[in-house]
Formats: sequence, structure tokens, C-alpha cells
Amino acid sequence: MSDDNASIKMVETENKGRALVSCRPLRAGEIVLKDSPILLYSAVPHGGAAVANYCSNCFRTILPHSQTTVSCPNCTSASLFCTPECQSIALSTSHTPFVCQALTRLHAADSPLLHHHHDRHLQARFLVAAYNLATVSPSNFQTLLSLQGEPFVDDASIFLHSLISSVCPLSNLGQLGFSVELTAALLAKDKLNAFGLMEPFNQDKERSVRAYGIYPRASFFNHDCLPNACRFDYVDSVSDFSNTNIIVRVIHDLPAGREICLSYFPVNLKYSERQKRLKDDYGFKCDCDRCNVEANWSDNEEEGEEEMDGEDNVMDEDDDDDVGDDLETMDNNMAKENDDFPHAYFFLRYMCSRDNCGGTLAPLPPGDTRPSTIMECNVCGNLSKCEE
Ligand SMILES: C[S@@+](CC[C@H](N)C(=O)[O-])C[C@H]1O[C@@H](n2cnc3c(N)ncnc32)[C@H](O)[C@@H]1O
Repeated sequence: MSDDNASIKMVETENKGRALVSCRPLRAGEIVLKDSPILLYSAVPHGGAAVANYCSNCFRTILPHSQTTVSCPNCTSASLFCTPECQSIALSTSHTPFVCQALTRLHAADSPLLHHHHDRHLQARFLVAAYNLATVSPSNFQTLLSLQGEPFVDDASIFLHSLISSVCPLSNLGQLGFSVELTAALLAKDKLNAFGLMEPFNQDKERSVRAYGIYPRASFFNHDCLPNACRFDYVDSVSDFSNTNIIVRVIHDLPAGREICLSYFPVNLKYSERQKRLKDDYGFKCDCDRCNVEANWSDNEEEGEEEMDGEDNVMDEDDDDDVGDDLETMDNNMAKENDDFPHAYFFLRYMCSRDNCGGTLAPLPPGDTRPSTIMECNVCGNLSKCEE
């Protein structure tokens, strides 16, 4: 399961399904997983100003006046690639003639999708990418189908299924067991498992999602409202490693056998908001230690915790919002509830205090003998000295 010295393994649990646990003691900052997406799709609104700014293959920003930019030779869906190499990879993987044709029809002036909400456009793009995956990589398609998420045939899946039937070349779909149940199952996999690759942090602007990805191994991390790991992505990085990989590091030392959990959203959401999102988007009631304590807090006590907005269906632990006031109010609550609330330390040590950030801090990977004393924020990227 792990790339790195067998640091984690998958286990079945009684009440959370599959989970990832540590195989050995882990040191603060250790990388426990690097995962590559089996599927990526753009989250940028069609025709939006930003549409031409990303490579449709690697999702890196295309710099203005770049000399290497090329477009898709076959379609009119405004797909650009940062280099001919990216174009060439995409034409045989994520941007095949099947995808060209489907995206062109989805965005046509008479598309049935035209007056639908952006979320519906995203679901349609995901389905095009998923049905394309079935033909370019049947094994990755099976991996996608093996992820958590049961089909639920409702009006939305019926509409999307009929839309896909009308925009995708039927000869391809016929071989896949194409049905409304399969479409509904795929939508459920996306809802429960997609990770958002976010735009770079900007203190003055709400942070949006650039692309969504399905990461088959990272999908086994369960949620905890006080996570012991967090994920980093570096989508605009130009270094050698794949820029769309996600990297998961543990936040503090952990013993062997401990479940490793992420938070599926920023940790400073208040109790009722966390419970609502987990129920609505992921279908479970959280009974982590933090929730068990905060369930007894009065509404007034919760008020200071920031309502945070963001995409509603993915693991966007890096949604942005104010946190300065939250930290103060949480401190007050925690001072009052000191005996009940063993986690005050988490907020002081592992939450980014930068305005409008809301990120989680993890140490940089440790050296051979010593832990790192530098903390990295997984939202704004800020590096800070760890305060003892
Ligand atoms: C991304 S998947 C995580 C892996 C999943 N357990 C599996 O078996 O594939 C998200 C789903 O895991 C389950 N889950 C995650 N965290 C949980 C928690 N704290 N308590 C109960 N169920 C949880 C929920 O069913 C949720 O929809």
C-alpha cells in the first residue's frame, strides 16, 4: 500500500469500512503516501476567463506568451496543452477523440446542459472522463468501481445518463455495460472519493478548485475532525515529480497500528456544520473524540467557529476562510472545557494562523535522526518555525 518503507496498510474496520493504519511507529512529518490520479477533470467553468490558463493534461498554469502552448487539433472545446508532449500524452489518454466529441457536444449552444448549475456540468465532465477511462484503461476503471459509493438512481443521475447517451459515441459505450445504474454508481464514487486540486492561496479571494481527481489509494483515508495527517499538492510545481500527485504526511508522531485520518474539510468548521457535511456529502455521522466533546457545547459556544463555505462534495480540506477569530473563540471554549477537551493543543500548534487560510500545518519530512522544526501549511504553503 505504501511507497515508503511499508509505513501504512489497509485494514477493514467494523464501522468505517476500509481504513489505513500505520505499520510501524511514524515520525512527525513522515510521508505516508504519494498517490497519482487515475482520472482528472477540470473544475473551471466552461467559457470562464480562466479557461485557457491551464494545461488540459497536467493542469499546470499556462504562462502568458508561452511559446510551447498547443491546442487540441480535433475539437472545439478550447482545450490547450502547455507543451506538445502534454498534448501527445492527452490524445491517447484523457483527451481521446471520444472525449473531444463528448466535450464539444456538452458545450454546444444547444446542449441540454446549458442552463444547468455548474455542479451538473462538473458531474457531466466526470462521467465523460470515467467512461473514457473504461476504454483507455479498463483496470483503472475497475479500480474506480471498487471505491466506496453505492448507486442511487435519482432525477439527476437519470438526466446525466441520458445526456451522456446523447453526447458520447454509442459504439464505445455499448461495450461497457452502459446503464443508468452504472452512471449512478460512478457519480457516487466521484461524490465520496474525489479530491480537489485547489488554486494557489490568495488572501483576498475565495479559493476555488482547479481540477478534481480520483486518487485510488488516498481514497482509503477515513475522516477525523482532528486529523493526524494532512495532504499536500503542488499543482503548479515544475519539479520532476508528477505535479498532480497528492502527498500525505503525518502531523505528529504516531505509534504502530494507529488509524491515519485526514479531515475532509478545514478543521475549523463548527460541530453542526461538520456533521451536516459529513451526513450530506459522505453519508455518515461522525463520532470522533472531538465531536463527542463538542456535541455538548451550547450553540452560543459554537458561534465563534467560522462557517466555512466551499465545494460541497469533495475532500476539500483546504477550503479557505477566516480563522483568526475562530482560534480566539476556540481558545475561550477550550479554556472553559479544559478537562473535557483534550485537543486544545491541536488548534494552537497545527492550525495555520494566517488570515483567511484555515490550513493545517505538518512538519517537513524528518531528517535521519531529527524531526524537522519547520511547519508547512497545506493551504497557503507558508513555512514557519515550529514553536516548542
Ligand atoms: C473516501 S471513503 C474512505 C474509505 C472507505 N472507508 C472505504 O471503505 O473505501 C469515504 C467513506 O468512508 C466512510 N468514512 C470515512 N470516515 C468515516 C468516519 N469517521 N466514520 C464513519 N465512516 C467513515 C464513509 O462511508 C465515507 O463515505
